[in-house]
Amino acid sequence: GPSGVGKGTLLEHLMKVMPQFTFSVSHTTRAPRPGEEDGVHYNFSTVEKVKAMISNGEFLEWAEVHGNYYGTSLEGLRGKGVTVLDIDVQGVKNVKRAVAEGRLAGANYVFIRPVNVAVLEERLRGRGTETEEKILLRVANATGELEYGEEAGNFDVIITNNDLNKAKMEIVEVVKSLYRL
Ligand SMILES: Nc1ncnc2c1ncn2[C@@H]1O[C@H](COP(=O)(O)OP(=O)(O)OP(=O)(O)O)[C@@H](O)[C@H]1O
Repeated sequence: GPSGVGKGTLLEHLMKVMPQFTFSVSHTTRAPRPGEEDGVHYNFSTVEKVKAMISNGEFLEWAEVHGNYYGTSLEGLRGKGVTVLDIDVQGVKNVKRAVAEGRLAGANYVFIRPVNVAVLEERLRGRGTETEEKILLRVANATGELEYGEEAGNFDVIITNNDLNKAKMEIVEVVKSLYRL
């Protein structure tokens, strides 16, 4: 889902409830936000290093989003069983390509949507981690992402993150049903 919709919040909850799954720690070139730990929330890296990893084919998927690079390294997934990726629409398209090309066995796709774009903007402001310019860029990108996410057939499941507790319960139920747990 788009930036600010609550992916990080919902996935933190999911990982607590489903300890048998592994959270895939992405590489990123963006600066850590307060409270974010290297190797836990992200592998914080430099543009130079990430570009080198891209040329070496080390990523399952990577994307340049809002001026920063994000990527899932193949090495980070190896031998981990079911891994959970916190990725945006570009990332999803790239994972789908990897599955189509046989570089990944398969994946389930869950889209998190807000009630509307105004709510996203409110949450990004409330989070207090983004400059005004970055908030506006994220909100501008959200419209296209919502169109793709809500189009029939693009995702296995769509969850609306309005009431947070309801959305938390929903994501757990969805995952349980997708993996027959
Ligand atoms: N249902 C909700 N109701 C109100 N606030 C929420 C809800 N879900 C998340 N938030 C808040 O909205 C903000 C954005 O959530 P979060 O950081 O999880 O989004 P994200 O999708 O991971 O964003 P990004 O892709 O930029 O990392 C946070 O401050 C979070 O506490």
